[in-house]
Amino acid sequence: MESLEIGSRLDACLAAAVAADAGLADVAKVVAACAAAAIEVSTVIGRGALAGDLAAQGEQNSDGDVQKFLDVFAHERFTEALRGAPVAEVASEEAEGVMLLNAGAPLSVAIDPLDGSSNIGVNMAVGSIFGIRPTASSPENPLGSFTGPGTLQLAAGFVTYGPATSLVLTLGQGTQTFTLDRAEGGFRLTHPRMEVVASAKEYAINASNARHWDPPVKAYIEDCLRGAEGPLDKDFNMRWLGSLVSDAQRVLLRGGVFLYPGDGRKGYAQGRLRLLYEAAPIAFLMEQAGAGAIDGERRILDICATGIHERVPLIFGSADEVACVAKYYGGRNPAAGRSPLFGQRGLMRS
Ligand SMILES: O=P(O)(O)OC[C@H]1O[C@](O)(COP(=O)(O)O)[C@@H](O)[C@@H]1O
Ligand SMILES: [Mg+2]
Ligand SMILES: [Mg+2]
Repeated sequence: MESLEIGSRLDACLAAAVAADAGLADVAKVVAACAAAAIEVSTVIGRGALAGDLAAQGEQNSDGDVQKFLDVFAHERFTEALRGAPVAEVASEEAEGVMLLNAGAPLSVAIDPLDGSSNIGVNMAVGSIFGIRPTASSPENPLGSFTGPGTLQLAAGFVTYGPATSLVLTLGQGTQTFTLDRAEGGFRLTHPRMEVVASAKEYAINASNARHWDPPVKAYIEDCLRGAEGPLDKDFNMRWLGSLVSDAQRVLLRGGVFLYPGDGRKGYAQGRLRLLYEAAPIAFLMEQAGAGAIDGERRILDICATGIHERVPLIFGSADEVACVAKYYGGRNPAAGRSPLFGQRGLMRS
């Protein structure tokens, strides 16, 4: 796909990928189904309040979050589109158990149909995330399609419904971005080869949880806040959009690091983000763009889920910045040897 011209239609790009590797034929159909569902969701989001109360509250989902109208609408559009593709099973944030679609189909999909739910109804960016895996369940192992490591993913993508609607995609050969041409109702290639800069000066974290963070995260953010006067030797900017896909989109385009660590709040020992349909697809896209994704100590793509809604601490972004955070987790941070500064009572230190 990297060799395709900017402006090429998504279907032409998928056809070219299949021509180069016939093994991608089913994957391409699933990506096309996700793209079709995303266009339907984008149309509704684009109408805003004219489409009704998109934030209207309904039932609780598997994670205890109250579902909003748009969460349910997106879940229905995506699962309906996937029913028409070679998909056997779907693990969705908005369904308690694995959904069985087409028995015997070769592929299975983990989806977060609507990411960034707190942004619904306030005209801010939200998204959808998907990871495509080979079907591997059996009567003895009913979750088998989803319990392998993220390295088994054949493709992954996320859609951002922002000022523009874009689809960031990997089929395992680099990361590309397509932008929705609203006039013709289809995606076109706009970024054939995403490359995340190795080093940057921007971090994203929900700082309202600072008092609950573990020592490595406290130490890292404290050193970011010290800026050029601290051990990291540079001034940082901070951004937090409340929507993983939007933060990921920014990191892909201009670098930086995103952190949703585990913390001391009840139920947050593994953070907030889900391994199968948030962390693993984002990690695949990041790695394919030269960036990194870890849980602090382990590469996200090596982690196996034991349940479909399992959470995982997630740190991703520019390779050097992720490596730097890993040093804090390993006790090898730049300040560790400089006890007078590191030992000071700091902004984040109690
Ligand atoms: O409200 P918090 O704790 O800052 O969490 C924000 C994070 O939660 C999420 O909204 C979780 O995703 P969902 O909206 O799909 O549940 C992420 O998009 C975002 O990064
Ligand atoms: Mg989400
Ligand atoms: Mg969601």
